[in-house]
Order: sequence, then C-alpha cells, then structure tokens
Amino acid sequence: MFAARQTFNLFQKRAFSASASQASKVAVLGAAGGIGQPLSLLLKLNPRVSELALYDIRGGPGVAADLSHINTNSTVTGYNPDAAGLKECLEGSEIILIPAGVPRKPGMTRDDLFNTNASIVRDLAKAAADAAPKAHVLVIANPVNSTVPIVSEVYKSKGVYDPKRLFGVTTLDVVRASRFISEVQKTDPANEKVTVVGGHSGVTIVPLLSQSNHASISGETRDTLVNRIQFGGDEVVKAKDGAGSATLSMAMAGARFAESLLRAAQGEKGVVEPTFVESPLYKDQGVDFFASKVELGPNGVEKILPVGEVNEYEQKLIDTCLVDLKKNIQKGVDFVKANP
Ligand SMILES: NC(=O)C1=CN([C@@H]2O[C@H](COP(=O)(O)OP(=O)(O)OC[C@H]3O[C@@H](n4cnc5c(N)ncnc54)[C@H](O)[C@@H]3O)[C@@H](O)[C@H]2O)C=CC1
Ligand SMILES: O=C([O-])CC(=O)C(=O)O
Repeated sequence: MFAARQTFNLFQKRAFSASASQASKVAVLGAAGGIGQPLSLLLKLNPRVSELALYDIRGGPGVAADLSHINTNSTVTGYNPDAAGLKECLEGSEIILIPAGVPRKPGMTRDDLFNTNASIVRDLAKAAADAAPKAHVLVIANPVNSTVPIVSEVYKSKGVYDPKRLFGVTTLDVVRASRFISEVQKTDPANEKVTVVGGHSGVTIVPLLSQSNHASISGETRDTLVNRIQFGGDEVVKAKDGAGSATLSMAMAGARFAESLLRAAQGEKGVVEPTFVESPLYKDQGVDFFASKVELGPNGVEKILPVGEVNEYEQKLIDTCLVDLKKNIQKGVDFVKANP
C-alpha cells in the first residue's frame, strides 16, 4: 500500500518536472494470458518501469513470482484475483495495459468477441476509473473499435474521462505493415514506416502505402499487400488452429507503445505512435474515435496528426472503414448505456 502510494507521488511530481524521477508503475490486467505473459516479460526488461503490477483472474501471482527473479531493478507484484487485489494493483499506476479478454478462434471476427469481452473491459475500466483515474489506459482487448468507447463511457459516467489518456493499441497493424512491405520489397523492415489509420479490424485497418517508401506500389501487388495488412490477424488465428490469436507479436507491439508513452512522460519530445483515440479527424462524419499518428507527451495525447495526402484508392478504403467504424463505436457506447 505504502509503496504504491509512494510511486504515485513521484509520478505526480513528474507531471510538473519532466526530468524528475523516472519511477513508473505499470499495471497489466490479464497478465497471465497469452499476451499478458510476454508483455509483462518485456516490461520487466524495460528500465523505465520501476514497478510492475500484475492482475489476472487466475495465475497473476505465479507469473509475478517467475518474472521477479529476472535481475532488473523493477519490483514485480502479482495481486489476488479479487476486487481488493485489483484495486491495489491499479493504485498509483501511470500506465494500465488491458489485454484481459477472450481471443478469436478460426471463423470468428473480432466483433464476435464483443459479447464476452465488453463486460470484462467495462468492469476493469470501472475499477481503473476509481483507483487510478489519471493513468494512461491502453486497451488491447478486442474488439478494440468497441472496447475503447466502452472505457470512455465508463470514465464519463464516473466524471473522470480525459480523452488524452485513453488509447486503443493498434501498433501491431503498423508493425505488420512494416514487416510485410519489407518482405515484398526485399528491404530491412527497420527502415519501413507505413502509416496505418482507421480502426483495428479487417476493412477498418487502412494502410497508406502512398505515404511509405514505396509510393509507386500498385495493381495486384498493392491489393495483396493491403489485404494482408488488413487481415494479418486472421493468418495467426488460422495457424494457431483454435489455440488463440497473435500473442508474441502483440506483446512486442504493446511493449513498444508503452515504451513510447514512458519516453514522452519522461520528457522526450516528438514521440509519435499510431493509436486509436478520440479524434476530431472524422467527427463531422459521426466517427468519434479514429487511429492515426499521434504525438505523445507527459499528459498522453499531445497532438493528433492529420491523415495527410491520400490517393483515390486509399480514400475509398477510408470511406469503407468509416462505415464499419461508426457502427463498432456506437455498439460500445450503447452497451455501456444499456449495461452501466
Ligand atoms: N489490439 C490488438 O492488436 C490485439 C488484441 N488481441 C486481443 O487481446 C485479448 C487477449 O488475448 P490473449 O492474451 O491471446 O488471450 P488469453 O485468453 O490467452 O488471455 C487472456 C487473459 O485474460 C484473463 N482475464 C479474463 N477475464 C479477466 C478479468 N475480468 N480480469 C483480469 N483478467 C482476465 C484470462 O484469465 C487470461 O489469462 C483478446 O481479446 C484478443 O483478441 C490480440 C492480439 C492483438
Ligand atoms: O486477430 C485477432 O483476433 C487478434 C488481433 O487483433 C490481431 O492479431 O491483430
């Protein structure tokens, strides 16, 4: 309890002085799962994390005991799978990652996970809003297009919503885009930066290849590549054959996003990550959340960057994306209204 409070005080101080303490408590909810475990491992290896707080409805303390033997300075605590454990896990957290939820099986869409995961995310959001209302919340649980609006509605209902601190993690789409384009072009993925906008499922994932190093990609090569980026998740679901979806690549992507937020919180300027946030970009078309490049700062979203110039083909992809995205967002909002 005392330790948790102490970390919070340090974080409070840093809000005023970026160069002060580097202490950061990071909580993972769903820490014993397929994503939760490797994500927690990567966070244990991150020197910017001083305290790692792990919660799961089963297995949290075991994962924590295991990770706590790794010889990096951070402390690791696994909390009891009850309301008191969850509260203690959350208190003082600067970042809360939520990979808690059921993954897809072959033949399912991400939206098919809604019935199970909506209430899981809603309940965790309620606990987070009460225990750590100022933390950055990073939603990994699918369907991200709906679970992020669910968190925002919960926070609104509790009067603590700050749109600058709520993120849907879409980093994996960008990671895939960079890797897939490098495979086609026989280049080093480290040098491939592909902007991916929209949401995080199927046709709502919109890669903007015209803004990449390979703007001239066209025809069937382009179509195949765009399709692979949009449906990359399905490749893994199919290959795992009933055992779940992407976990290791997702852990890497989640850890990268958390690292970017910590870098920005700890005073680094110009940190840009693509992420699904409440966004003004398509509000005039009734779409309140949209993934685009976002500059991060000590308080979360510093600046939402414009989508930029797109070609006719990409504009069509965006138009298609917006139709689905609007419905997915509304579904999340309606869920919390009907099931507060
Ligand atoms: N945003 C993205 O790019 C991606 C999102 N995902 C999503 O992440 C979620 C998790 O996937 P996996 O880790 O593979 O699933 P998993 O089933 O391996 O792990 C989920 C964990 O959540 C825990 N859990 C369930 N309810 C909980 C609750 N109320 N509180 C705390 N923990 C709870 C389970 O005990 C389990 O350990 C899925 O919804 C999946 O679709 C997966 C890959 C990429
Ligand atoms: O495909 C899934 O269900 C998991 C996911 O979101 C991804 O891998 O992008």
